[in-house]
Amino acid sequence: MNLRPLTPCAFALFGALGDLALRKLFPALYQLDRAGLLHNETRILALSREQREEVHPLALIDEHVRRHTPANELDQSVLQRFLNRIEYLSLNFLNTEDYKTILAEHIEGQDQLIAYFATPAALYESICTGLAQAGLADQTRVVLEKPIGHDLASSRVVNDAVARYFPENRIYRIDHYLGKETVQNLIALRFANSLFETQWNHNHISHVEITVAETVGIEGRWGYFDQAGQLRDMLQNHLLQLLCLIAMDPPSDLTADSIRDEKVKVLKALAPITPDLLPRQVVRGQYTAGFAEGRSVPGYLEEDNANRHSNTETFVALRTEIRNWRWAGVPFYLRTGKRMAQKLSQIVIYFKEPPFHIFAPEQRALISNRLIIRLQPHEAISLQVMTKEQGLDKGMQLRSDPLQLNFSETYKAARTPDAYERLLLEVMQGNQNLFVRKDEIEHAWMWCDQLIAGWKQQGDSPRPYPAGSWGPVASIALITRDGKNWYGDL
Ligand SMILES: NC(=O)C1=CN([C@@H]2O[C@H](COP(=O)(O)OP(=O)(O)OC[C@H]3O[C@@H](n4cnc5c(N)ncnc54)[C@H](OP(=O)(O)O)[C@@H]3O)[C@@H](O)[C@H]2O)C=CC1
Ligand SMILES: O=C1O[C@H](COP(=O)(O)O)[C@@H](O)[C@H](O)[C@H]1O
Repeated sequence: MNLRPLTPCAFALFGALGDLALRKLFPALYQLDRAGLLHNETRILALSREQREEVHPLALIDEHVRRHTPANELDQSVLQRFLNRIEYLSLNFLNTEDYKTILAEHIEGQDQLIAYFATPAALYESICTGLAQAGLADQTRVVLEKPIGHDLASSRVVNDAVARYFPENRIYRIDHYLGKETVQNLIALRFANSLFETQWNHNHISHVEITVAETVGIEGRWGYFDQAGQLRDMLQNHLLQLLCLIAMDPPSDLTADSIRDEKVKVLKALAPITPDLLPRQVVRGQYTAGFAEGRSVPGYLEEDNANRHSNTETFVALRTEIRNWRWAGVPFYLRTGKRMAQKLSQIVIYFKEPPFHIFAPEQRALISNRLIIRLQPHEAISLQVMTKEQGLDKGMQLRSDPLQLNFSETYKAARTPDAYERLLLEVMQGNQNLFVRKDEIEHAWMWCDQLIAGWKQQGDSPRPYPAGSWGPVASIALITRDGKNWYGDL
């Protein structure tokens, strides 16, 4: 593994007893410890509002690490070593004057502080102020969770507040999709294989499809989700990041800014979807009661604490284009939804048909190569190629066969690290490649804001779709109108 030597740090986790910290961050830190990637002197400061009487915070962290770690990866001695690193501190993040007394003394002697904000973004400014007042800002890298704001204006408020204390090269904005192994693989696939790169443009590619389908609903997060909706929760960040990695030009090197510069160019070139284009190019949906993973589930409006009249979308599908030399005229179809038929994150690149047909007319509909990149689950890359049916009776009868690379088969012995493990490691190493720069966030919001404004202007209501389906029928029409189908839905 290509890892820099470990350096010790103090890792301050703000919001340490929240859902994200307990379910994802502590288990990820445990895995880094198990892999020998935490320096002996690295300390973890678990910060939360109050001392809970019922369960000691360390017992809670212990319980969650055990619950979210596969049994064969639980090593009692590592777990004990990991827990020994953790110190729980009770702090109200809004009381900025308390940081000096409560936090500063626990960081003494450490050159490097990593401050992870696993809290609502409304608290980021207070936390930054508190760190600065305690004299800790100069030695700190800050990690910001999504969402950063709910539109361009509010994201600027958050980003500007953080920027008052920290330079951009010490701000790590999380998009956990960038930490997924298969998402990082997009860079290798595209730029380490000249085979693909020479074909990667409008001359050879007919269209691109990006699907991120979830089977989960809103998992008790009504308060957050109903204010956000699927466009803000998933498309503004994860899907647009995938689109950027697929569509960007080759960066001149692998440094964070070279990669981010190329991603920003894609975001800037996204064709605006103005209100007049909304009816043809965008479909919003909201799930009704149905089935998910073999059990019956309530509709969005019947979820706990639901407002029965909510217009928030749990599904969005859209067609867009990238206005540049490489992608002129190539449609990109994006869709994402909750409570869909299957958990599936997948990118499909459709190559054009050969320029001249020598095969029988009835065979021609078959002829087009597809590159299918399955991000999760069952990570795989498959290139559909045309072959001849075997047999004397077959003549020149064509069929489509996969050249398949199945990652779980290929790397049988290796475990796939969770995205947060990779991202935490990168922060500790001071590498910003897998984090989102301020201007990326802003261009993504700018593009999404006009969609949201258009919906508002037109009083658009989401279309119902039953839980366990592939979304509203209109999302199928969105792509069939162009003579295409969503891959694998039929
Ligand atoms: N949960 C998830 O799966 C995901 C979360 N995120 C983002 O991560 C962040 C955290 O989310 P999540 O863990 O779900 O949220 P939670 O509400 O579960 O956790 C937030 C934590 O912050 C604490 N907190 C809030 N206000 C204060 C304060 N003034 N002083 C001290 N502690 C405070 C809360 O304490 P208390 O319980 O006492 O209020 C709680 O422990 C959010 O920005 C979210 O958008 C992003 C992607 C996925
Ligand atoms: O950021 C988020 O992502 C999850 C989906 O993540 P995945 O790694 O399970 O694909 C989504 O459920 C959640 O609503 C959203 O906030």
